Amino acid sequence: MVNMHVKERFSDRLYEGSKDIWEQSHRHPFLAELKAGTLDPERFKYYLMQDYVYLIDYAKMFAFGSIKAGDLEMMGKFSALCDSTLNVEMGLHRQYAEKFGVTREQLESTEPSPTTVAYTKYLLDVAAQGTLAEVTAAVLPCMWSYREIGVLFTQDSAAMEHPLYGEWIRMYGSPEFSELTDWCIGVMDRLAEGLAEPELAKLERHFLIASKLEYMFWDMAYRQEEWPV
Ligand SMILES: Cc1ncc(C[n+]2csc(CCO)c2C)c(N)n1
Repeated sequence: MVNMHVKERFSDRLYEGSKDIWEQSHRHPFLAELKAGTLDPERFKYYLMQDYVYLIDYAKMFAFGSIKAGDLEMMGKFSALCDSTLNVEMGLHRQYAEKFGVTREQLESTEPSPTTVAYTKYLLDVAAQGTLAEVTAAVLPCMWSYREIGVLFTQDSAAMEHPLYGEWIRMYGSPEFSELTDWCIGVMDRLAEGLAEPELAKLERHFLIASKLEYMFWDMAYRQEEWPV
């Protein structure tokens, strides 16, 4: 018999290492209630406002990816991701904010909560100091975990048609968004090829920390976290 050795992709290793944390996010009351359509709109509004300021820094993260890209295709894709964050994703947040009576100025001047600061500053530190592989490992949980949520939630037609949360669910469950995520996973695998174990472990650490911060972001929104002093 031919020895069929199936090579494990680095992204499989990343996924395995963070699966538990992602599952805990899916079970978190914020997401469970969002899916059931029972989430208090005030909690969602808080999430949108924090997410808006989060996404400003997140878009910068893609801009750093573009700067660090080794070829024009990669450079173009990271700029496309930056554009889609600023215009598609943040565009939906602006629409939602209007429904909640929140102006664009209010959105942009939202004071980041402790958890938002922790997440965005962690990302930007990786962006400033890390390699392109590190930038990719740090941004990947954000895209990939939202794709999982989108795909999971769009299987529930009531959730997808919900008057308040349906649009949010349809965006993250869309094929376009899924393609972007697949592209990012592919980039991670390509960039990890040939790297020595200590480098791979460093990438895995970024992925794990970003996954934990994703969990913390849901929890922060549910609690409507404030600065203690
Ligand atoms: C805390 C937080 N984490 C992840 C996302 C999702 N997200 C951010 S950028 C991007 C890719 C292209 O826009 C995606 C899917 C979010 N909105 N907020």
